[in-house]
Amino acid sequence: MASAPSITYGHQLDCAINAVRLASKLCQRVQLMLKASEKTDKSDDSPVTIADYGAQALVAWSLQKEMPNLPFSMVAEEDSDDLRKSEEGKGLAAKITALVNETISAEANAGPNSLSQDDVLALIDSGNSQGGSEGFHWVLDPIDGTRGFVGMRQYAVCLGLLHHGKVVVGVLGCPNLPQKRIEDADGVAESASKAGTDGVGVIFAAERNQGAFAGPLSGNGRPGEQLQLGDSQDFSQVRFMESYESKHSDHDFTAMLAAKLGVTQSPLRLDSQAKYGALARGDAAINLRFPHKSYREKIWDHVAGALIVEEAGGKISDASGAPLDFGKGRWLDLDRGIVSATPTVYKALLQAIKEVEVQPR
Ligand SMILES: Nc1ncnc2c1ncn2[C@@H]1O[C@H](COP(=O)(O)O)[C@@H](OP(=O)(O)O)[C@H]1O
Ligand SMILES: [Mg+2]
Repeated sequence: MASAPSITYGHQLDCAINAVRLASKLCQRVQLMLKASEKTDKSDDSPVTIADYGAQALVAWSLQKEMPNLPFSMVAEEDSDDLRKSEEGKGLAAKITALVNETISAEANAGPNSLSQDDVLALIDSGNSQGGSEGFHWVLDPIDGTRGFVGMRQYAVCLGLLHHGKVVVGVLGCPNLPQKRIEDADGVAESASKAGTDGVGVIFAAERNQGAFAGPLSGNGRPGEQLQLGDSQDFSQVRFMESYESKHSDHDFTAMLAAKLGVTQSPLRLDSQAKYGALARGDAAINLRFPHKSYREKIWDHVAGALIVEEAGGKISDASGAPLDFGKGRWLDLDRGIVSATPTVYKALLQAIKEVEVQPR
């Protein structure tokens, strides 16, 4: 008896790559303006807000344009409520609309002013799906690492596709990440300052059972370098990654865990899911995320990166080893934190977590 053909998601992968590239262009435009501006007021979050909403609108526009006949469901971080309420919000909405139209006309061969303000607000709100374990749902974080965006560090446009609760496509656009493997924290900081130049800007893309790939963000089509993780067991050579922001992950706890494992190198601290891409291409062997107790993780912060790690041969789970269940809606239920690593290191990591957790924190 012939076996049923396995489903592939190649078309959705191509559409996701195009959408992420387009939204990344918008983010880069805003970051270049931010860099060039005289204003040094770091407390002014409006540039990142504009880029965040604009990127969400563009991803929704691009996906629906390329797949007009498929039902569209998207779980995304932003909604337009704040852009409709106040005069300030409406002013931002006008700026977002202008930016979206400029990006479309510069990058996607469409006429200027092709979208009205109402169109853009509706596109933003098309990300209001609750997701779930049935059918197809796109999952988007338009700018993951908003603090990194403002601080001219790392950020990522993160788009995944769920089918019956499983991630089947994952794409990360990382405009400030060096295309060469990261040697040290200084190197990665320097690359962020050279965004938009040769050698900076990476796209990661994966389709379930078809591998994970990386390539220049500025290119066209699918990225070409297949990622296959090595599996060193020599912990003196192993480096771990974690959030740049200590509010997002407990740096004291991860330091304790690293010491337990015999890791001697200092951690690489990066914003956003760029960490998952960096893990998949071998820049570090471990990515640790232990949020403080009351925090509930959102699926858009992990969906795309999780598939890229797995398709490169890595492991990802919560701190007890349970798989991440992305089919339960907009949030993740977790035991303590999220760990990802190369396979052998991952086993040792879960064991070390068991051992350190019995001691008082
Ligand atoms: N107190 C907290 N603990 C853990 N994660 C948090 C947090 N506050 C915000 N976050 C999440 O951490 C993400 C950034 O992760 P990282 O530290 O790896 O860069 C944020 O994504 P956004 O920047 O999209 O809001 C946000 O969803
Ligand atoms: Mg995020």
